[in-house]
Order: sequence, then structure tokens, then C-alpha cells
Amino acid sequence: MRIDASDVRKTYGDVTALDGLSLSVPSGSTFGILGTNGAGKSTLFRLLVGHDRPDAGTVAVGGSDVTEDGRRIRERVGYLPEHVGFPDGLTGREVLAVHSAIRGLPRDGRIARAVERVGLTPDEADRRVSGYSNGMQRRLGLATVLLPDPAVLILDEPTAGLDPRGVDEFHAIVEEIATETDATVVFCSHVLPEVERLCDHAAVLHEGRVRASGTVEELAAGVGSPGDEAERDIGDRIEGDRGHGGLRAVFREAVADDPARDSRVDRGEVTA
Ligand SMILES: Nc1ncnc2c1ncn2[C@@H]1O[C@H](COP(=O)(O)OP(=O)(O)OP(=O)(O)O)[C@@H](O)[C@H]1O
Repeated sequence: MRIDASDVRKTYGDVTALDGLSLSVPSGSTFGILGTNGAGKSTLFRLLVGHDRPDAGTVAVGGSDVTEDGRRIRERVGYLPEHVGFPDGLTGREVLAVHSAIRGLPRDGRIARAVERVGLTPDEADRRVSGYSNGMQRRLGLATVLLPDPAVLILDEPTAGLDPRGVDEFHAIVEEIATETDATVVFCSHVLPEVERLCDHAAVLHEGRVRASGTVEELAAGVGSPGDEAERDIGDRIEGDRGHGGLRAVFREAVADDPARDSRVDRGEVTA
């Protein structure tokens, strides 16, 4: 299922979280959204699943407007928020059983499949979540959103706080989902190499607007998708950097008003 956001605005009091954001995510793509802290990534994701409404503009998933068809769309979309809490007294498997029952899913072995897919051992799945490490909690969170075999996966900073091995293992899971299913996978990240490794498409979000978007190859070549003045501007300005700076150059240009980030960008980390 494709995702289209058009001229979306969202404010919270005096704060403008999304400022005329437009974005198209092709069906079946693995799409990375790169952004600084406060760029609007989580706000965008909440709008995509209908947990919040735009003040203006439209958000559509699979061609249906989320504001009108939110409930039906949520049946096809797996959304993993940045912070997920589980009831301490339950085991991982019981958490999955509750999620499955709430969604009215058939008892057809999908819980065991989800456990296996995210790399929790059967023994771990039968432990209480109060004893889970951060990495195990992330895996369990992903298992909950995989239960209904979603057509779209929306993952809010799925690797934040994981150690390098946990990050690698999480990447392998996302790669497997991307290659073995038709699901559209959208995730946001502060980490450039993560997006370069996992994604075929990406966008750079800054201060509530998309500053560049396209295939990872296009972005690496310095070509933002046309149609947005800011994107064309970035594409023009990094022309001399073609083949050298790649996605890094696009990101550097997009956040050029924040020079303190440059050293972090050089390390492959957008923010600490
Ligand atoms: N419920 C809310 N109430 C007030 N302000 C909010 C709310 N949600 C988001 N904001 C503000 O909107 C802006 C965008 O926030 P958002 O969480 O979408 O950014 P983000 O890109 O996900 O950031 P981070 O990488 O730090 O998680 C920020 O200035 C934030 O403080």
C-alpha cells in the first residue's frame, strides 16, 4: 500500500510540528525518514495511523484518507511507537495473545510465527516482560505489530537504545520482512548508515518539512524529488558534491542552519 501526505500542517499551541509537509511512499518500498530531534517524525507517524488529525492537508494510506477511514486502515497498518509499555505481570507470549484477541485475529499459529520471526526464543517468550532487556522489549513490540500480517509497517526509531549487536539483529529482521513480504516499511532514524543499508527510498525531514526525498540512489546523486522548491534548491546546491557526499551531503544541506550537527553527521550519527 502506498502512502501519500499532501501539504500537511500540524501545530501544538505555538509549536508548528508539521509545516506543509508533502511526501509519497511507494507501495512495497522500505522508506527511511531521516530527521533531527523535533523535526516532526513522530507527529507524522501519528497522523499516518490516525492517532492524531492534521490541522490542514491530507494523509492517505492505500488511497484512502486516514481521517475518514482510520479504523479500516489501522487493520492493515502495524505501528510501533518509539516507547511501548507492556503489563509487567504478563509473559511475552501472553502479551501477544492479548493483542491478538483484541484485534480478533484467528488462532492459527501466528503468535508462534511472530515470536520466531523477531528472534525471541520460545523460552524468552514464556518469561515475564518485567525481566525483558530493552532489545527483547523491542523485539516483542515488533512481534505485536507483525501479528495481523500488516501491509504497512510504521516503526518509530526502532533501533534507538539498542547495542550494536541488537541494532544488527533488528536490521536483519527488517530486511527479512522487506524481502519476504510485500509490506511497505517506513521507519525513522537519526542514523544515516541505517537508512543507507535498509532503505530503497528516503526523505530528509527538518522543521516540519520534507527537505529532500527520492530513491536512496537519487539522493546519493544529489537529486531531490522535484516539485518542492526547497528540495530543488538542495539538489542544486549539492550538485558539486555528487558521488562524494551522498545522502550525507543531502542531510548536511537540509540542516545547514544547525552547524553543531556537522561533526555528528560525519560520524554517521545525525544526533547523539
Ligand atoms: N503532544 C504534543 N504537544 C506539544 N508539542 C508537541 C507534541 N507532540 C510533538 N510536539 C512538538 O512538535 C515538534 C515535533 O515533535 P516530534 O515528536 O514529531 O519530532 P521528532 O522528529 O519525532 O523528534 P525526536 O527525534 O526528538 O523524537 C517538537 O517541537 C515537539 O516538541
